Amino acid sequence: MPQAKVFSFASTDDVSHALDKFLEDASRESIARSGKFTIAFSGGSLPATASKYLQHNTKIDFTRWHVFFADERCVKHNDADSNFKLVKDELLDKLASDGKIPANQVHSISESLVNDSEKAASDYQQKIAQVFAVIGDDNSQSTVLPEFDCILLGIGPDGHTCSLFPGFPQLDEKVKWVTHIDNSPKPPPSRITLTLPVVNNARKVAFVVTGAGKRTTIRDIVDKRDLSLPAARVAMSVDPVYWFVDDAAAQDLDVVKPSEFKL
Ligand SMILES: O=C1O[C@H](COP(=O)(O)O)[C@@H](O)[C@H](O)[C@H]1O
Repeated sequence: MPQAKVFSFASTDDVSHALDKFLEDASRESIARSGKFTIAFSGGSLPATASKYLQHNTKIDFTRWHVFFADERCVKHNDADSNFKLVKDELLDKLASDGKIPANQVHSISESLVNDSEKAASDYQQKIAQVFAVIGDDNSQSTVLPEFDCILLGIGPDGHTCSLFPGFPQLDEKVKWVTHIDNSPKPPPSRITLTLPVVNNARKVAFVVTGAGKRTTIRDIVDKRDLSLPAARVAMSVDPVYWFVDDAAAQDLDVVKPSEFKL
């Protein structure tokens, strides 16, 4: 299993720069290969960090992007807790009008189902299936485990990632691509989340974490590989798992310094 690759930068601003370059390369590569770029965003602090330079990047063909959410809170789209709202406010609405991501390529939770997280999760799985459907020679349609081009993840101080929390059964889900939780230890309680089989099947996964508050957690994930921490269970078979962190968060870790930043 490839090791984690930790890129550490002096400031959050430098993290945003590096992430912009990472996404530009990943997007170009995927569009050349398949005509589209499928990306899942997490919520929390990540969208603002990711968007800072990305929103101005004119080398990226955003019209080919399909945006999903690594996890989502079961709330309406305009709720302050909505990860969709966060990504919309931080990125989607800020893109130049001639380079916007078409609305039908932004795959958000169905608002009509936010009071039933289980239904919302299976509905979201269907939405993913429609984009990743494989069309056979005989025009038949089948779906295999989706392979996102890129999934951007955050972590909580408890080591959670997506809405996969330590000690919760969602962590062991092997069949569903999207599952639900109604007793999240972090509010709001009802959420839907990608499962580990989907996260670990992505072409690229990048964690984006800044601040000294998560330093010990990162060390326990990256160095100690403490598998009780959900983020430590993210592991790719070919690529390393990338970490874009600031120096405050990376203290004590074996990191790739900015001068050696190469993907
Ligand atoms: O609840 C959530 O928390 C995590 C971490 O958020 P952060 O604000 O500490 O960066 C986030 O990755 C996840 O998407 C979100 O729903």
